[in-house]
Amino acid sequence: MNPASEVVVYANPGLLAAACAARLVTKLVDLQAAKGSASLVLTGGGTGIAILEQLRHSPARDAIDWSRLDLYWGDERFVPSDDPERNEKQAREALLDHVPVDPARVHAMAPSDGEFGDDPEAAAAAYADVLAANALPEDHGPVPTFDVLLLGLGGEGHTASIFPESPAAYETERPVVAVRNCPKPPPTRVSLTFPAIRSAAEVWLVTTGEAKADAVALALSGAGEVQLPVAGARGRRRTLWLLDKAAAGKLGDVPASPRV
Ligand SMILES: O=C1O[C@H](COP(=O)(O)O)[C@@H](O)[C@H](O)[C@H]1O
Repeated sequence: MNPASEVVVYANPGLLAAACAARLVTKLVDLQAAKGSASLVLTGGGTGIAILEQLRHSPARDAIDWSRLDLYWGDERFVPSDDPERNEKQAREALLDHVPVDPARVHAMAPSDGEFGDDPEAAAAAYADVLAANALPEDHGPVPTFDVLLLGLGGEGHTASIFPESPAAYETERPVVAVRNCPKPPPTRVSLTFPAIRSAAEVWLVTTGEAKADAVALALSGAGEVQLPVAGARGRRRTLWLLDKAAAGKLGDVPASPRV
């Protein structure tokens, strides 16, 4: 059985981003001290990128050994590599271009003008191969046990690029799928699925704003994952929700939640 979700509410989006960046530093440094390296799955979206910007400006970021960090993405907008909508491009500009990552350990999903051309199914299959190549025997499957997997969410309940009632929301086998006809632009994407997300040791769901409050409250009160995909996002050891006050606005009193 998965442990219960933990919820932490911050006073505003800036504080949430700064606190999440600080958590990441502590977590990644501890992991590297304990086992040599760490893995982190990045999310797109406003909150996810704000966290990376905070990390870039934090002096503590130098405590992370960036060369011993594997980076993956939870989803990608299937657009050309220089398209500003691309999650990888945004993450590079916010952080990755400013820290000494090992390029061989930055595992981006292919763009629509990359080696697989305009074929998101091929890009998804190739990313599944990347995951399988990085899985260890102790992972017992074709996906690495990601140490931390960051996810955002949409007001309608999507997470990564798993949209409500879409084929990706029903996927139980493949770790990565192409996603077409997304209700939120751009319409074509590549996404991890529930099996891949749930292979993470820790899933951290990060979001801000009143527009997310209904989805947050429904997810935490047991909504179905096909109708509300974010409800299906959980880690093997920990599922941590990091919210600002507005996103937590419909939760009522969350017991034992530190409020900053
Ligand atoms: O399109 C996407 O949106 C979600 C949420 O983004 P936000 O800006 O509303 O916070 C994000 O989690 C996902 O990675 C991204 O591709």
